[in-house]
Amino acid sequence: MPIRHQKTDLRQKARLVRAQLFCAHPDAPQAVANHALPPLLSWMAAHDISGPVAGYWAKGDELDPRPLLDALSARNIPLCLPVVDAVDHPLHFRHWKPGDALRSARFGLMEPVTTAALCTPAVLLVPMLAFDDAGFRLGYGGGFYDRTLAILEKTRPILTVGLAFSGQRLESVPHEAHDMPLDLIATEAGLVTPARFI
Ligand SMILES: Nc1nc2c(c(=O)[nH]1)N(C=O)[C@@H](CNc1ccc(C(=O)N[C@@H](CCC(=O)O)C(=O)O)cc1)CN2
Ligand SMILES: Nc1ncnc2c1ncn2[C@@H]1O[C@H](COP(=O)(O)OP(=O)(O)OP(=O)(O)O)[C@@H](O)[C@H]1O
Repeated sequence: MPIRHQKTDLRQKARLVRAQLFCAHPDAPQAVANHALPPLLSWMAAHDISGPVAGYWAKGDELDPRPLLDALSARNIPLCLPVVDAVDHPLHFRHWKPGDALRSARFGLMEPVTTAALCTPAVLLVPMLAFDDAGFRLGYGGGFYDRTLAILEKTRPILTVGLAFSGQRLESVPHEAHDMPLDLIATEAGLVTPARFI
């Protein structure tokens, strides 16, 4: 079966699995924040980077990154959220911090208001349907994160941190040439560290 079709099949299954995990693990967002914060801060210190960190505004049963965003904001690390300009385009990012206004956008997403300044993130927190130990990830299929990373990586070091329930792990996620593996995945049960993360 072509990889594109394998992914479509897996997406349907992964949606059901994630919906169950969301109900079963109400404490996961805080646990994920606790696991993700130390390696994220060390990577930033090692690269002499002070931000910004791009979060996301969780939709439905995605792992809610707010406890992690709150912890980063409390350390004065600038934050931003993604903005979808158009299908088949890379994402843009606008500055945002906890408490700032959001606007409803396409796909049922919440985005920063259009007057918020554009920004270029150094760290990307990435939502997902599923992941594997090599860092490959299954998203909704828009290709937004891969397209965005391919551009951001050209000019500066960038850290990608996937946030997920541990039960979203698959033995192997089918991947294509454009799929960019995550550097690190934080789950409520601990970190998954693909071999290349130092
Ligand atoms: N919370 C969140 N924000 C995000 C993403 C994400 O996965 N989650 N993205 C990750 O790339 C980007 C936006 N891409 C997205 C693409 C599709 C859907 C989505 O829910 N699609 C629905 C159809 C919704 C509709 O048509 O109204 C679906 O596939 O069922 C969401 C985000 C940037 N922001
Ligand atoms: N770097 C890129 N440049 C151009 N097109 C790309 C790039 N990366 C992905 N795409 C396009 O996006 C499509 C969907 O990619 P994929 O199935 O990997 O999405 P996904 O990672 O699940 O989605 P998302 O990142 O939005 O959560 C691909 O078939 C491809 O056409």
